[in-house]
Amino acid sequence: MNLDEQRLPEERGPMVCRGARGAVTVTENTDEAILAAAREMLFLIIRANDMKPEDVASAYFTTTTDLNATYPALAARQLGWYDVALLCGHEMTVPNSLPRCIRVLIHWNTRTQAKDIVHVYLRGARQLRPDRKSLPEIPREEIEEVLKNVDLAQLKFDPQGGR
Ligand SMILES: C=C(O[C@@H]1C=C(C(=O)O)C=C[C@H]1O)C(=O)O
Repeated sequence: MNLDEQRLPEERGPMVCRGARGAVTVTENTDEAILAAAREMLFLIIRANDMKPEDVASAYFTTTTDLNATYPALAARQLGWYDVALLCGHEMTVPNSLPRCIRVLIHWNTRTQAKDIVHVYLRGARQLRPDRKSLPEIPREEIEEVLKNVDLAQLKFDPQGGR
């Protein structure tokens, strides 16, 4: 139950579309590294905000231009977002900006107020938004339990098609 669900129905705000952000860094440009980091970032956003897939309208991922081994959007499908509109692109190349960074902007239909949305900045990306680096405690085992059920067959981008 998230913060909003603890409120009485009459105290809850209207359902509107809001943005939830995430960012994470990786140490190497490989599909395994990109997908593992993107899954962890998405899982924490989902868990911290109690986000249901049916309430997610779309998600836009960027990577810095030094990451191109695979599409981070694959990680969202690995977590079950089959019907969510997804898109990937490269982040703008600001001189001296943080390298090897994956970002996401999720468009989420919610009654949660903007100030209560948990944005997730992990690893090296914590330095991007020092004001947002505190996360609710999520047991490591819980993350591992979910990620262990991820279908590894979907780990690779298949240029011939498929999911
Ligand atoms: C600071 C970040 O990096 C960049 C700057 C942003 C900003 O100033 O709000 C947002 C996204 C990125 O283009 C971030 O990802 O939050």
